[in-house]
Amino acid sequence: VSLAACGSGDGSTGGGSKGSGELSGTVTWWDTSTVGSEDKVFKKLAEDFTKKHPKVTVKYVNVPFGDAQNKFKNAAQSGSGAPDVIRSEVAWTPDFANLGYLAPLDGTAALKDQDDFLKQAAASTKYDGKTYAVPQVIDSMGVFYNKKIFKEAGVEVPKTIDELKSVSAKIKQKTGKTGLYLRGDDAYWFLSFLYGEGGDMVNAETKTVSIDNPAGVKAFKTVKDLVDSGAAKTDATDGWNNMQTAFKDGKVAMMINGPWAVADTYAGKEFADKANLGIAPVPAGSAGQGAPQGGHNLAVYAGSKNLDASYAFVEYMSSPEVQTQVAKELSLLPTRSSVYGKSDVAMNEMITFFKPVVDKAVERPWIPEGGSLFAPLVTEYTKVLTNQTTPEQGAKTAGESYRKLLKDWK
Ligand SMILES: C[C@H]1O[C@H](O[C@H]2[C@H](O)[C@@H](O)[C@@H](O[C@H]3[C@H](O)[C@@H](O)[C@@H](O[C@H]4[C@H](O)[C@@H](O)[C@@H](O)O[C@@H]4CO)O[C@@H]3CO)O[C@@H]2CO)[C@H](O)[C@H](O)[C@@H]1N[C@H]1C[C@@H](CO)[C@H](O)[C@@H](O)[C@@H]1O
Repeated sequence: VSLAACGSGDGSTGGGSKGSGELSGTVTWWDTSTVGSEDKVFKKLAEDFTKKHPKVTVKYVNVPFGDAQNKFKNAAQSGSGAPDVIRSEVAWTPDFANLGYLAPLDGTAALKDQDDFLKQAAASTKYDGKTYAVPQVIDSMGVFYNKKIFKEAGVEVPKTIDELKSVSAKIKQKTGKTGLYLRGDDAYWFLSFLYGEGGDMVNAETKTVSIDNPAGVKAFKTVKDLVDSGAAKTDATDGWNNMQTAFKDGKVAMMINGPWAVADTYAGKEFADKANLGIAPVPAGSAGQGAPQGGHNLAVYAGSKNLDASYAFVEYMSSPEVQTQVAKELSLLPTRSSVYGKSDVAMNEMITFFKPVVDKAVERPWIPEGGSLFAPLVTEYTKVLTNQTTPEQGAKTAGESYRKLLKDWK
């Protein structure tokens, strides 16, 4: 019986293993992690896969987060240039799965100890009764603050929007610095204020658009007031760099951000002493408190010529050992419950802070259109923050865009 006849039966041809158990060929992985702080750790881990499977070559390719989703869709659609494995953001996964671009993983070597995955992390990997990815990291948002500035101003961490304003006023008065950097070019930074007013973008249960209801209008008013009152500063463009620079240089006392910002933030002069970085829940609004759930999965391209090695790669990259290493080196949150018990992880202050935050993070609807809700929202969010439209009009326009996108939703 020739080896080919023992093929893994998944129709993989060329380059892949021939079911002889010994994996071989190339696995190209598109990683979207941040260059300069996260990428080197993921690249090293990916290449270490070859230690376990000497005949497999991992081709690590870093693709910027903002480009990867459409780049993958274009490559998958044209049938050329798509990677074997993609780091698929939680909202991209149902989109890719719906388009048929991902290999279902049920019954393959990609899925090991599925019960060990946090339920809320696994949720975004499920679509139409099948599993299309493996959860890699889960995240949410909190208030990062500069303890030195807080001490100098004699203030405590704000728990509510009102306290955020009074604390920022005191920081300004005592130190001349602005309290909060509020990212203005990414609507993800609007969500905790939306949840704080008891609002949300949509209600997927009742198929209702809710961004333009009174809670949505109130949330737009809240963020506008933070900027108009001087409690927060913002930019209409280049928000990530402006936010990180302002906070790392000690120009602002607080920013709202997530675990993916920790490694880069520690590189800032203000946080050479890591103990100077404080972390706290996002402030509560008038009707509640909450931060969004985000994160990334690892998915296998349906057209991969090397499915067996890709399944094994995905399982390895989401294994307890690799997740422990990533948590230790980058303070990113594991998606496996068992990893939180490891001493390296349990001692990490950022992880012990974010785990309960992630446990109660507001889950978003894992529908194909979920990710597409951000582009129309950010247009209005930025315009409200820069006085180019009113909270009422911004909410209304966002709602209209959503109803065009979500046919037959109320
Ligand atoms: C607009 C986008 O809206 C949504 O994205 C939401 C997202 O759904 C939210 O969850 C949230 O993501 C968190 C994320 O969970 C959190 O982990 C972190 O990620 C870190 C990594 O941790 C870090 O390692 C590194 O990678 O860097 C990552 C990023 O920092 O922070 C993210 C928030 O930044 O917020 C996103 C919105 O930003 C859509 O999904 C699209 O992405 C859409 N962009 C498309 C737009 C197309 C043209 O219109 C263009 O042609 C297309 O190519 C673009 O894709």
